[in-house]
Amino acid sequence: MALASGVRFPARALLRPWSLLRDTTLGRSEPAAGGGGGGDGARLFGSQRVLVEPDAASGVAVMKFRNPPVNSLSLELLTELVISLEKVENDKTFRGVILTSACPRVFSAGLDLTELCGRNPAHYTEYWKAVQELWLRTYLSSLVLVAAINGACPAGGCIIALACDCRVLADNPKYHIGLNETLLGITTPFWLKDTYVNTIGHRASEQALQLGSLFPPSEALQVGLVDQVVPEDQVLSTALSEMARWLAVPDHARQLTKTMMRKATADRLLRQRDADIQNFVSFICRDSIQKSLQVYLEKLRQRKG
Ligand SMILES: CCC/C=C/C(=O)SCCNC(=O)CCNC(=O)[C@H](O)C(C)(C)COP(=O)([O-])OP(=O)([O-])OC[C@H]1O[C@@H](n2cnc3c(N)ncnc32)[C@H](O)[C@@H]1OP(=O)([O-])[O-]
Repeated sequence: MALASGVRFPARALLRPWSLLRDTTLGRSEPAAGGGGGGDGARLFGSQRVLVEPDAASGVAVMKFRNPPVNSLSLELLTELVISLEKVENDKTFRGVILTSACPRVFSAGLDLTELCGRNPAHYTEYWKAVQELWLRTYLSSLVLVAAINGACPAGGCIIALACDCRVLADNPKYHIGLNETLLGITTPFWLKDTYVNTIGHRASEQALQLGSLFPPSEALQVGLVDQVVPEDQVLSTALSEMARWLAVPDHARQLTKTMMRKATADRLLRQRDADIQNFVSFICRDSIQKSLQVYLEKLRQRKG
């Protein structure tokens, strides 16, 4: 399937992309988890790893990642996220999406390191295309996207949050956010660097990217990486209030303005997607990089418990 941004998607998702979704009809299926009342807001659809709670009345869908234990961005999760976003985007009932986690304490642990270690170039190519696709799909979305960050948000988690229009982070000192790639011995691609610069400025990005800084909530707010820090139990309600503020603006004017602000950054990647993939694949295939990633993954495993 060639998606809006021109990328071909993994063959296994392409055969029947909608088969990844349990219920492709809005407003059908099971009742909402947590009981939140009747009406359209209580209907769910989604896929194995992405739960979507649409509220047709308000035009907002809450999209929850559920890839336990830490919502690492496996190829499957990336694919399901893109498909779910596309589905909501194509349904004119919706004007906004809140992205959040269904896994306790973690928004997303970022790229799935098992996808980056010990695989072959064809796999890395497919995987990186999916990473690019998710970023393009979120960054260029005509919907209002609000990140309700209810857990740790390193690396790829931060990438998703950065692509949103607004970020609300839970006030828990353990919930760090940032691009820590250098600590794994890898580098951030130029288009994510650009997004960082667009969000927190050049000097702060230069420092944070080189140091692989992960910011606790108060510092993330101070540097402008998030827009609000609120008590954990208020993350979703605050995200909904933020959403209402953004949706109060006429869509066409807001969308044109968003495009005007983001197009140059996205175009830089769109112009050189293949080169970016080749770059990534040759980088990740290096013995030294594979070794660093394996050491990092092993440390993560040992840290456990
Ligand atoms: C190229 C440039 C762009 C982007 C790059 C990236 O995103 S690179 C990504 C950079 N990301 C990071 O640097 C974040 C690394 N992760 C963390 O810092 C922490 O896991 C946490 C703070 C997210 C959650 O803490 P917590 O105490 O709640 O959880 P826990 O730590 O006990 O882990 C539970 C299980 O999950 C496993 N696992 C964890 N992460 C990953 C992963 N990304 N992948 C795969 N697996 C992962 C972990 O090994 C363990 O597995 P086990 O032993 O059960 O088989």
